[in-house]
Amino acid sequence: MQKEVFSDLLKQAQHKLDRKTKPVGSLGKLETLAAQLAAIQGSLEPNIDKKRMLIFAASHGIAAEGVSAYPPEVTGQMVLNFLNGGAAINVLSRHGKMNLHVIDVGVDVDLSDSAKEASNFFSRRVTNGTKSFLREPAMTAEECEAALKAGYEQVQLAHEQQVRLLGIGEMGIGNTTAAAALFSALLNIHPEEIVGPGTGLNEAGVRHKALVIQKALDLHREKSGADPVAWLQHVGGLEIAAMTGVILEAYRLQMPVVVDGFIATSAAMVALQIEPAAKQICFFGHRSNEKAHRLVLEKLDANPVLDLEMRLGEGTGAALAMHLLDAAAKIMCEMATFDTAGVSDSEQDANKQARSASEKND
Ligand SMILES: O=C(O)c1ccc[n+]([C@@H]2O[C@H](COP(=O)([O-])O)[C@@H](O)[C@H]2O)c1
Ligand SMILES: Cc1cc2nc[nH]c2cc1C
Repeated sequence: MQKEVFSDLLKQAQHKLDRKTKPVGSLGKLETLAAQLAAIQGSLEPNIDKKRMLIFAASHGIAAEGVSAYPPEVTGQMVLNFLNGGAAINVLSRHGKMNLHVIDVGVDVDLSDSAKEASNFFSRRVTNGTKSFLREPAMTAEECEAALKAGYEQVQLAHEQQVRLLGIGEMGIGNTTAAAALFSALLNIHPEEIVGPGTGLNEAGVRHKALVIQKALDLHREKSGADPVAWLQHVGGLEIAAMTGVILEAYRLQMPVVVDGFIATSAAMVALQIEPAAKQICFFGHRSNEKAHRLVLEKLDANPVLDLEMRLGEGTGAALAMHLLDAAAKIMCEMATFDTAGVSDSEQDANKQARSASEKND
């Protein structure tokens, strides 16, 4: 949406909020969230009744370089856990009354036929995981494009099905290394400042991870330059590309998206470097405990909804933030105004008194 149109909608929404029975601004961030939802939907009665969480899963060649505390097989095992309903995101999605789509964009394992038959599973495997970007590009340009398309497709489907709010999360052992490489390359920050323990590396492991990223950036710098899509292809991940696709397509279709933690934020950063105005439709669900998430959120000028010291991924932070978005939408739609409730608006009264006093003096 044009910048001026969006900021005009924000103003109209804030005006409506200012007429509600509360001191101006007293609902704090909840008001900011409500106004953003209203502006995205172009309605002063935002509706996010139907919500969906999208979990993109993929394997990472870089996981073979000793950059994660867990073995690569966990990626496929967790996909099965998602399909059996036992993971944290299953619990939080049920609790938040949203449905959950699990999209395999590149998991390096043969999933059973019964798993693939689950109605919320989407087999969109581009390739069996990325290559190790310490040695070669993570993806070909075609693979990267196909993964972006898997993201577009989910947004189109959600749009057709009248889903009003999307969350994006991921599963992929090794993907904090891919995300950190992207942040380092595209925000121009030294890998040592960006790397963290991920699933739980010790100090030596974190130092090794930074070194791996430094070497990889040196290898891919010449080909990638300052091009976000080229970096995505060279050091990113299939699920990161798919989440980038979600944000770009959701911007085109004006659908709000709640971004999860460190890895989902790297996808948001790539999308925003491609299309800065896509920030209009992004909510940053939480600040993850992965060390540099604070720094990158600041660099993106993104104000996260929550900080619960979580660092799980899978969309868990986004799912929890959706409760507050629900609350924000309800404030916008259901709360009485000073006029309808017959409550005196002290600021207005004070202004009126000031005006009549100055008129008397004239
Ligand atoms: O979302 C986060 O902030 C986050 C922070 C650390 C780890 N994770 C999850 O852990 C996995 C990646 O960690 P790692 O150590 O294997 O790179 C991946 O499946 C993510 O969902 C997620
Ligand atoms: C068990 C486990 C669950 C996860 N969920 C998201 N990333 C994960 C990483 C591990 C290791």
